[in-house]
Amino acid sequence: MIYLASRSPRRLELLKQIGITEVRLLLDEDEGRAEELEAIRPKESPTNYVERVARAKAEAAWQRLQELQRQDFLAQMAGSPVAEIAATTAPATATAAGATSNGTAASDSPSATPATGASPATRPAPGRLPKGAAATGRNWPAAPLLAADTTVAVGGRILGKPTDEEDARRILKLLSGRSHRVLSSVVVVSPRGKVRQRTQVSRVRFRRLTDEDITAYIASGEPFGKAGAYGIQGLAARFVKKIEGSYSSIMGLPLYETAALLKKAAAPAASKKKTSD
Ligand SMILES: Cc1cn([C@H]2C[C@H](O)[C@@H](COP(=O)(O)OP(=O)(O)OP(=O)(O)O)O2)c(=O)[nH]c1=O
Repeated sequence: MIYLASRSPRRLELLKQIGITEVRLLLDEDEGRAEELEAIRPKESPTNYVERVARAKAEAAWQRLQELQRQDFLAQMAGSPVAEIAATTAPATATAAGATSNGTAASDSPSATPATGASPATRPAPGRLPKGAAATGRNWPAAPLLAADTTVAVGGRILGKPTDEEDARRILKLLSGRSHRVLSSVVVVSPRGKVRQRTQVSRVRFRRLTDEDITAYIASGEPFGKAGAYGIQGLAARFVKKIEGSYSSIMGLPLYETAALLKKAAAPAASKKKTSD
């Protein structure tokens, strides 16, 4: 079982493709917050952008999960002395580490710190759970959490989701007859709070698009909600002359990297010693 911090139906579909069918969605009800964190910062490179956003999605979701698990645990322990101790324990903060990458390079850092042993600023202060007691209840079991972000770039220019038809037209004109990059960054937080991230970069070449192509494509509605205003898995396949990289990554989730990260996050305690998780 994994927690998925994503509204993207493509990501859910892609996870199923690699046999991950037990998926629990962990969504932020405040969509405005997502928009805020997806805003491009001045001088931010496409790689920095996609990695920052993926990490921010994962960290926000992990904090929500921690709180849900804590509440769940308290509800189950209601009335017991354990509940009193746990009630004074602040939720921990996921620690992002080793969160850099380029191309398909892995960015796992063996020095990453589990959230439960975090820095003084994030360490649960007044109380600790008794040894052996997991701060999770039946309803929110311990499981890896996954978040991702996909963006399209032409040179250093980041092309996000189109805001309206005019924006979609502008983006598609930019992509017409040239190559662009699609960057997908995936973040997996282990049940103990260790953050691992990988970023995959693909190159896509579009044929030259006529005004009619663009108008018809926009009318199909497909550009909306997608980075770069297109979906390779849909009608835009007609525009794609060549890809170098990973098809699943262009669609929104690099499956090779995702499978590797999930394997690490689920590694049993014995092998965890070697990887410091
Ligand atoms: C380039 C490309 C992007 N996309 C999609 C994948 C992503 O869903 C979307 C990029 O937006 P994201 O912000 O990465 O994801 P999202 O907003 O859809 O979902 P969430 O933030 O909740 O995880 O673009 C395609 O479906 N096909 C494509 O060919």
